[in-house]
Amino acid sequence: MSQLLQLQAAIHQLLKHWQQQGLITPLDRHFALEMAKIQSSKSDEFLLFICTLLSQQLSSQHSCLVISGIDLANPFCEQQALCKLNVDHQQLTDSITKLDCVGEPSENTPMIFEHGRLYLNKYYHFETEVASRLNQMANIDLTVDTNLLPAYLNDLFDEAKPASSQTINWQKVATATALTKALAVITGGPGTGKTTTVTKLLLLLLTQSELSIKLVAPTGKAAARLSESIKASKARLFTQVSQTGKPELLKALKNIPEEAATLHRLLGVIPNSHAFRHNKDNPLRLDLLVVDEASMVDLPMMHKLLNALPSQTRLILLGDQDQLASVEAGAVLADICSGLANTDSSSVQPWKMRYSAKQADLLEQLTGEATSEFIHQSPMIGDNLCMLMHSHRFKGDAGIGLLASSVNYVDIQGVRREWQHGHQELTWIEHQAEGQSLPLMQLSVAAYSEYLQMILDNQHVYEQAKLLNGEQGHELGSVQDSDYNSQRHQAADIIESFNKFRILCAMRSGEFGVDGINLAITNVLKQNHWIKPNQEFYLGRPIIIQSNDYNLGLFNGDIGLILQDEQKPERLMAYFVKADGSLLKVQPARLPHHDSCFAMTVHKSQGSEFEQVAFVLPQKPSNAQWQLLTKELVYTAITRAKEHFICLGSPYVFERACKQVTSRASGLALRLWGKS
Ligand SMILES: Nc1ncnc2c1ncn2[C@@H]1O[C@H](COP(=O)(O)OP(=O)(O)OP(=O)(O)O)[C@@H](O)[C@H]1O
Repeated sequence: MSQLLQLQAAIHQLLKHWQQQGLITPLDRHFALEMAKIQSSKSDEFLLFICTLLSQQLSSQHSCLVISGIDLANPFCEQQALCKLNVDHQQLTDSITKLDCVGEPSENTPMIFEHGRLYLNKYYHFETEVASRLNQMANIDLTVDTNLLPAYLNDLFDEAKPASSQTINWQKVATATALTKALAVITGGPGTGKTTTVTKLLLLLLTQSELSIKLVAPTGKAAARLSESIKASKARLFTQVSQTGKPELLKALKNIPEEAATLHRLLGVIPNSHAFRHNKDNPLRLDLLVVDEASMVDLPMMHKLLNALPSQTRLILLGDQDQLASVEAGAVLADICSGLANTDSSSVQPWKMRYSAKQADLLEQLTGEATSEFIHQSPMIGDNLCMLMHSHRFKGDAGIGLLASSVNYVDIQGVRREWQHGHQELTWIEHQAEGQSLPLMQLSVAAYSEYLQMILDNQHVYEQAKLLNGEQGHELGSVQDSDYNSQRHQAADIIESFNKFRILCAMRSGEFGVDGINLAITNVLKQNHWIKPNQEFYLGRPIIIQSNDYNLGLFNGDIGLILQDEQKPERLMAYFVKADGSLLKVQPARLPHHDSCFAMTVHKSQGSEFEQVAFVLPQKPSNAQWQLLTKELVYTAITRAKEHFICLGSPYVFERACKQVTSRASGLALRLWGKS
């Protein structure tokens, strides 16, 4: 088989070289070597090559290796190709399928080949089982009362109908969709009303029957936001529902659950195991599950979740399909939505709903909205989807919304227009020729000074209380009983203040990556006497947790602050606000793997929002960094900002990133939508 490949050195040497170059990970190399052992042909160059390439794809969050996508002249995208293939894609496919460790779907081989894609056996089963469960749930029609529901839907939605009522009220249609189907997927950008819609949906369902409902999100932060949004949405609905004079609606409104949990908590974590307590053999007990921020759910997690759902459970997925996909393999939400891509190039709408005639008719009966123009001959799972496209958060000429939408539609002229327009909400900072950006540092010091001032205030109050107690001859510990408690800022308030602003970096390493910016901000804050970073855990240090510690209840991505202990102010503790709003206090020495968090990656910021965001692009991206600078990354960074978006970069890097649209190799879209 070796004649298939043209190698400039021995394959084992090349594997080492690619790993040193950062083109493959140690795991990719290890995987290939282990596979070769199974095949008991340690020296088979082709096997090592194909296994390394497949593993590299999985490390890059693809679910499989698409054979037709391999660059035969330079499969590892080297600057100078040390490895080439001497065959065309068909011959390559034939060679792959002849390998002993590659089999057909029915075979129990380490790798599976199907439809031009090579999978690791495990991922093949994740993908096919997720597709099959989603398809099965999508086909479950629920009985609805077409006499009763239209009036309720009018009660809840007609007030919110846009003034130009020519436009379809998609929130109303989305609610009707979820009333009629066991699986409903409601997607849309920030502020398009996903939570408002789902709250109204739950309200209507609870008027019909009692249901066990659970709300979840992939991270603690996202779960806390979902909980807050549902509470706010219920409060807004209260007046509207009261005015209907229908007590059953008011009663149902009160019964809508407000607490959201993380997916891990719902499924029941087993310490030191990838398995969960709830699975196929021990399914969850619930009637309806709402999953927010579904774009963050990766393929293995979606597999575990669907496995743990009882057959009759309703599932509602909420999310923004345009955001960065999950940190691990797969882009499940984007694949689910992919069939709605508008193929009509004359249309400005990137998406178009796709209904069966039967579903369009039912939706029209329930909502009075003209959905028949979206009838499609092969709707596939289109009957279960609804996309909300109008943002109620970023109205009219709001810069953040306009910039986000230009980026999302890869409208580079639009991107330039919004930056040049002079929107108050947008600030551009050009990279200086050398060194850290002074304007970014000044701006960050100003933004972080609010929470740091609260910490200094607390220290002052404590010193005063100590003095007073000293004068009165009390023990130091008795400051707890003095005015100290009423005068100091609460830890939760300080954390809330810290969370108003965040620096989001496109990269992890380098001068303009998370590491470099954290260091620079720490130095500047120290010079300005806001912090004294002379010990590891200093007062005011923000911490981001980098691994899960189930015993402590701290999870990857949790963010907290080092503060004076509220009970014993003479010592420092790490404080975190959990998904349910409760405060968690941990001894710093016990913290799992963590970093400072004045700056964090855009990836880690998913599911969070901040009043102000400063987005930092690298100055001169390396080849490897360019791969990570994508439209989805920029869009996600912009949409984390509620009031002010600042970008440090160069127009060239910003625009080139916007033009790089991510696509993750997967067969899920094909399994859900067939050939469109
Ligand atoms: N139909 C509507 N008319 C007017 N305002 C609306 C409408 N729907 C939602 N809003 C308002 O828009 C804001 C965002 O709504 P909501 O939180 O439901 O959106 P979302 O898509 O869940 O947002 P996020 O992306 O933050 O999760 C809220 O203030 C809400 O009151």
